[in-house]
Amino acid sequence: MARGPRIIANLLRWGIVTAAMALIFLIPTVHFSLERNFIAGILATVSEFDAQEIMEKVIARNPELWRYEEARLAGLLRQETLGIPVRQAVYASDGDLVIGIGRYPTPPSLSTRIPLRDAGVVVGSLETSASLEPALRTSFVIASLLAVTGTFLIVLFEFIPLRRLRKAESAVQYMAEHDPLTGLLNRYVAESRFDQEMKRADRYGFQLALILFDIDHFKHINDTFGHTKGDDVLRRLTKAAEGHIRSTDALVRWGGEEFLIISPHTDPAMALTQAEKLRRLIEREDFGLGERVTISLGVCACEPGSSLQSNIERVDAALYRAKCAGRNRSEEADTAAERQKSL
Ligand SMILES: Nc1nc2c(ncn2[C@@H]2O[C@H](COP(=O)(O)OP(=O)(O)OP(=O)(O)O)[C@@H](O)[C@H]2O)c(=O)[nH]1
Repeated sequence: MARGPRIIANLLRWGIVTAAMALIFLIPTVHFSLERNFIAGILATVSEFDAQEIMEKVIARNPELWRYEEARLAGLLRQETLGIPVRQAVYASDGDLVIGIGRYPTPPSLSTRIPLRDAGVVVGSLETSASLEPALRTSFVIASLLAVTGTFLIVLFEFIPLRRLRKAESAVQYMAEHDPLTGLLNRYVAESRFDQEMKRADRYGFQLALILFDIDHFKHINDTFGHTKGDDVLRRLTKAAEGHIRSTDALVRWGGEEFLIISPHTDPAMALTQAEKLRRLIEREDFGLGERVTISLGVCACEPGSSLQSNIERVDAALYRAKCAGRNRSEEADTAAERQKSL
């Protein structure tokens, strides 16, 4: 993802996380302070202190919260309420008047004491406590929603680009290892593939062979039918060769119209047979040109511990001989002994 949108996404995400945290602490506080202000507001409208009048106003506004009526109807005296947890109460200065009782809200709770004044003189106090539970529940619901939104954003801005990056990485790796026209392995991968097969062949004592083949007069095909048709020939030839090789063989586009087969468990006689079969197959294949397409091939058995480079030189020399001998044929590379003799 580009730098700009990533910064915006990060700011957004952290903003949401911070808001969620802040709400957990803020909502209960705001909730309590609203309730306190509501009570204080009612008291401020009373010119002369009258506990009953005040509480009736309070009850009218908030019957759920205030239980004064219950206490009054029950005719409870202060002494009788002493053992009962007091939720809110207004005491006259003589301390005799109980005007409200109720169950204390289950903790955690916040409480406050508001002084009651008569002509500026404090004559009693109103004590109120607010349960944090509803406020906490609200803040947890909001915080959870924000957390879910934050997680969604993380998935959106982090996970999806990461997946795209992985896809892009594997696409780049594929491009680095394959030829774009035919989809075959390219010559850079051939080196490591050859080394692996050579090590295996040395360790388990089997033979490894190379077959290098090249389309005959391919320039003529391009010149006569056009480059696009030439590309089509390369693709069709690839398909035919892929159907011919064994699953353990590796088919590589070695150069323009040159292909290499790395063939494990193959001795020189088998390699020559394999090459001849492929040659005949291509010779019979219809490439839609109205004329035959043929290939020339060189084969070689790789000597133990030898490098790809040295074997390519040998098999290339064999292919060159096949071309010189008239094309559409297979030639075997010289063995080390034969090369020694010719020197
Ligand atoms: N269409 C097409 N042509 C390519 C590609 N790569 C190489 N060539 C062509 O392959 C031709 C190879 O020509 P030469 O090296 O003269 O070989 P040739 O004509 O096949 O002759 P011999 O190999 O001697 O039989 C050239 O014309 C290249 O332009 C490709 O990817 N697509």
